[in-house]
Amino acid sequence: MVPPLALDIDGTLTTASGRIDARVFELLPEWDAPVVLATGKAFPYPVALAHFLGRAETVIAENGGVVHVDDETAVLGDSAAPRAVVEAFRERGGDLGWGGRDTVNRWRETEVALSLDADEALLREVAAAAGGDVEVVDTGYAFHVKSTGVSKGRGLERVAEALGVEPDKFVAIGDSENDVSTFAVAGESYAVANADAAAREAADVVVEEPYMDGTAGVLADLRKRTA
Ligand SMILES: O=C(O)COP(=O)(O)O
Ligand SMILES: [Mg+2]
Repeated sequence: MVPPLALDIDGTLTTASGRIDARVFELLPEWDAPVVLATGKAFPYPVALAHFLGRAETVIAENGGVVHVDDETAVLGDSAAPRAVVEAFRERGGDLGWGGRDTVNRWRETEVALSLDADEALLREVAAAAGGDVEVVDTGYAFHVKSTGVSKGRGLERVAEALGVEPDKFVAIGDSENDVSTFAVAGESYAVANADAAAREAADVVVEEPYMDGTAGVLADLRKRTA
């Protein structure tokens, strides 16, 4: 039997230019164990991906702020504190950096995401002033202002319990600091070659290939191992 998977999306299932790699649609529909999509993106994104993969909508969105498994959605964490930080950031002249088309936050329930073009120093200053309940996470795709109480890893514990699977049975693959908590919960963890320093440090293995090349290689090895 292949192991259950906890997969990051951006940087892990994508190409260098940010598209979903076509191999995702070959490899994941047939994976004969649970596949959890664990992302910093808002809830509709992984739901749509799971839907179009023909898989159960087992997803961790907003870095653990929203967890959906077995037809139940849990909205976790405190959205008020992240929103207050972003409000203060705006009052000091900060801009989220998405221009007029803020679909990034349109459906976001527990945190706020800012473009990498946003003023990071100001954002971190305002977040630090708000105290310890809020943190800024840099995924390499966006800055996320989130509650410290939620993480992809806690989300994975919740999903594992709902599925009746031990968390350490999962194999996790990811590329950035928002995957570190997943790596700590999963029994085996891989960072793709494009991963940031935090993910590389936390992973059991850093693979040589980047993006979906790296992920496809891990999946092939897992299949071979269990063949
Ligand atoms: O939304 C982001 O910033 C990154 O998303 P990811 O967690 O799927 O890599
Ligand atoms: Mg990622």
